[in-house]
Amino acid sequence: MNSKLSTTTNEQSITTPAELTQQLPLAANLQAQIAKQRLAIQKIISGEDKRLIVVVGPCSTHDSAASLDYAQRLVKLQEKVADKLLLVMRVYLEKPRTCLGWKGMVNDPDRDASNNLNKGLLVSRQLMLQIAQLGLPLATEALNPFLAPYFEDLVSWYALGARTTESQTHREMASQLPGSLGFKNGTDGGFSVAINAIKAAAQPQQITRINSHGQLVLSNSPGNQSSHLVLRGGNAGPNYYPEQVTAASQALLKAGVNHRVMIDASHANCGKVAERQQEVLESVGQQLQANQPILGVMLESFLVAGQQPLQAGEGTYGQSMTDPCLDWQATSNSLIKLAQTVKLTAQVAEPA
Ligand SMILES: O=C[C@H](O)[C@H](O)COP(=O)(O)O
Ligand SMILES: C=C(OP(=O)(O)O)C(=O)O
Repeated sequence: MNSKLSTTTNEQSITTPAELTQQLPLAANLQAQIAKQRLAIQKIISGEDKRLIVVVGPCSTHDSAASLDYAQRLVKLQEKVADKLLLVMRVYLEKPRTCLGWKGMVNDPDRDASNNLNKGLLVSRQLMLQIAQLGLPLATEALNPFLAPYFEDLVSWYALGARTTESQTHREMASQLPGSLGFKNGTDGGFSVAINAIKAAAQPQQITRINSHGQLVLSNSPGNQSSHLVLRGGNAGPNYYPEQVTAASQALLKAGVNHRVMIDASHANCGKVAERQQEVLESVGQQLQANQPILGVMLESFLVAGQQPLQAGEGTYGQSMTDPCLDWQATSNSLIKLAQTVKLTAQVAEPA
């Protein structure tokens, strides 16, 4: 073993958020659209709007053409279910890894470990702009606080992931993100970390962050109060069953935060068997009929079912290179069915 500590070498300069947004600006009409979409999501989270939020799309984004193809289908589906569901497309540019692995399109757009971050930032922002132009609201996982400023004018809903919900750095970042926040339970299944995160992110605080010119600054965050828990299952198995939803909701209520939850049909709730997401949605539909406190669902879905190995080449068009996904037809069928279970006039029962 080399006993010497290594030193950092080979530094590269990265385009700043200001430079990238100057190159790929957000038009005024899209700014207005995104402001409206953020408000619509906030109203569902607060219960003012009785529709369901559906965060849906590929586990990770790797191919802009296939993502746009998917987005176009989502736009048509949104028209069919507009009175019951608000579809928000997963545009996940970064992947958190359990240990190590491909870290997503923004970090390694060519998927060959060349880690061309400047190219990743460019193609990622280009793709987000194109999807926004189709009229869809965007969801992403806020993972690397240094990268959030490159996309924060575009995102309407953020996930804080199972591997980072407990992190103070991420809670600080969340307190100044402009979209609504979904905090996942931890990978061990425990949701107290997410409850603490919801409370922490809601508070204005002094944080260190990178500004639009790439400088490290100390700033005051406003606090973000539009947030909720996402139940994604854990090491011991799923946590979407009615008694588990009730228990989580009671704990949230006791903590004085939003007691309604989003159910992630994927991850440990489907045991990474993508087709089982349909069973989770069936259960959500039944729970909605029984007035369970559910505000939304998350689904990992792409054009083609399953997953393929990560590769630098094109691979199978429209198939995930990370977690397995539900195919388009099954996604569309399940969401149309789910829409029929949403009760727009339901008084959501508060847990006893
Ligand atoms: O959603 C994707 C994965 O579940 C997450 O990035 C963890 O992946 P890994 O366990 O393969 O590293
Ligand atoms: C990584 C993800 O989820 P989780 O944090 O629940 O593992 C994801 O949704 O891509």
